[in-house]
Amino acid sequence: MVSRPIEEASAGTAIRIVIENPALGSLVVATQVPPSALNGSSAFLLAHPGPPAPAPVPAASQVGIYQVQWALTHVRIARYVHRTDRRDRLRDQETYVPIPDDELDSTTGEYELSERQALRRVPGLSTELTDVTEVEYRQLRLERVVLVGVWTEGTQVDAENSLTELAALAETAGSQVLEGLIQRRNRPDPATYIGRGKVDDLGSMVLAAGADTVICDGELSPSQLRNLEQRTKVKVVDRTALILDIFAQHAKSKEGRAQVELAQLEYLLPRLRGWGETLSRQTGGSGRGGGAGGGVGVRGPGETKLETDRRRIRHRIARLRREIKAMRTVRETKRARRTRNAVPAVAIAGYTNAGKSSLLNRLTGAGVLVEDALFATLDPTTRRSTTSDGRVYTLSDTVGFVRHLPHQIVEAFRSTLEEVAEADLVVHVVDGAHPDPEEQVRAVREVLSEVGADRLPELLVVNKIDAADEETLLRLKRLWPEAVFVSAHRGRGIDGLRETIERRLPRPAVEVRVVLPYDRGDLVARLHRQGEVLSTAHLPEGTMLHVRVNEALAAELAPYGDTAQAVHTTR
Ligand SMILES: Nc1nc2c(ncn2[C@@H]2O[C@H](COP(=O)(O)OP(=O)(O)OP(=O)(O)O)[C@@H](O)[C@H]2O)c(=O)[nH]1
Ligand SMILES: [Mg+2]
Repeated sequence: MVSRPIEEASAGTAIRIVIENPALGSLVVATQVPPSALNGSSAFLLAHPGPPAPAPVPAASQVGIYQVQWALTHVRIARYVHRTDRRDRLRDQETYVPIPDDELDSTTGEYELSERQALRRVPGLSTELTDVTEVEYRQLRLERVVLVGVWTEGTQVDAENSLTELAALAETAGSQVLEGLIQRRNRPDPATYIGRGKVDDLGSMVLAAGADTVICDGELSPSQLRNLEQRTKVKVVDRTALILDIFAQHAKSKEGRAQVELAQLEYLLPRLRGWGETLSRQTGGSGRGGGAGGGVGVRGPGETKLETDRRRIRHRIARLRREIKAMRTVRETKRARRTRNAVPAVAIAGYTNAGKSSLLNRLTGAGVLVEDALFATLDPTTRRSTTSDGRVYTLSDTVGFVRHLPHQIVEAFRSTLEEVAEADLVVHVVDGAHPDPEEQVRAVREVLSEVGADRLPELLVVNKIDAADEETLLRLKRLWPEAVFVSAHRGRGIDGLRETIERRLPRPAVEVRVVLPYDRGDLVARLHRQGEVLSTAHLPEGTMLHVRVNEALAAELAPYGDTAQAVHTTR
């Protein structure tokens, strides 16, 4: 087979089309030139080897005749390849299916039939997906990436911080960042995110850097992603997909994994694009215009398959929701027990990488994973701690927040995040060494309010004071006079923090004076654990205690004292 411009082809010339989509791999279609493709069309025919299909691609048999027609007349992805070396490489490929010209019946009357017969299944390129998730997650194997941001508001420093964070996210996901590009615009271009004219610059940058992926600093529409992929010829992902990918890599517990999968599927569903979708929709368009495509052709097997995939994903989403709900019940039971025992709960929340886990380790010796990576912690860890006077309370580490946390994540992790909302005190950790701690605080409070945790008492803790510069610290002290300044690394300020937490813990509601006989040592111990002991004295008949306790405990103590005198106070 020879590659030549389509103008030189006559109807029935055997051709092989390789349609490439960087996201999906390449698709090889063997066919013959339909007459419609020759009517003044300036499209070029391509024969482009492409990479050895990285992901399963649709089988040629799934591509209907009209779709091939469309490919011939509209192929912009096509490039005429005339370099012999390329052709040779093509020939060496296993997937190469040469179709000798004489094998085809070129009688025009038989055209459609023979064309249909000429659609061959290409060995080794089957796409019968065994599990839709395999392909569709497209486990982002990001390696060499170029970052792109559109700067719409704020200062240049803000824009740069944002891209720096994107770089940190990309590195956490395991990729190597080669270049970053920011474009100043009033708003992202609806078709290509960055300005249309800039796409070519981006393309050259990608080529020059040898990148295989472009990551955009925002959430892009499916068509923006597709347009960029087609023009840059590399995989294009957005910030949301990147964060989802990190979550997927880091989730350990069953619940965490289920939540991440749910978030990924929610993200994926509207973006599901198969060849079926792209091609059949496009055919539909040309069908209306020229009457070429009929209903049957438009609804090719590709589209049906896409529908099947969608249905399967919807089912899976429903199942995950049920599972997550069940797991949540278990956690709720535990929490209910804590509430019954009136154990105050402290939630450590904050921006990702602020040092929440380090702080939990410092405060309780918990031994939680600390990593200089974003979203190191996804599964909440709860540890017991005691106040200096022996009262028990819990401290929980939580998933970190980030600016524009994808809403799919917030939704999926709602049950985990809501646990924060159930806390009695939120210890909000801020990274004092970050270029913009105020912005971090703002972003965290935004997520907290989304899960209804913004009304809780909050204790701001500025961490990493060992690494922060004096000027920033002074500014933050002025801004947040109530905040506690610490270094989880060096242990500086930790005792002060512990005291402040104790002071801010809810105080049991009822104040009572009781005299407990000496054989009720157990009750005395419990009062120390669960109540707040204000004073004790040893009388001949027993231990006299002046304590604050919760209602339940106060009821138990009724026989030992005059609870009629109990003073109810609010927290
Ligand atoms: N210089 C300095 N670095 C710190 C301090 N506390 C934590 N770090 C570092 O900050 C990074 C993040 O710490 P983590 O405790 O994992 O932070 P995290 O908030 O739990 O992060 P995620 O779980 O990823 O959201 C690690 O590299 C820590 O070593 C500190 O007081 N000073
Ligand atoms: Mg952590």
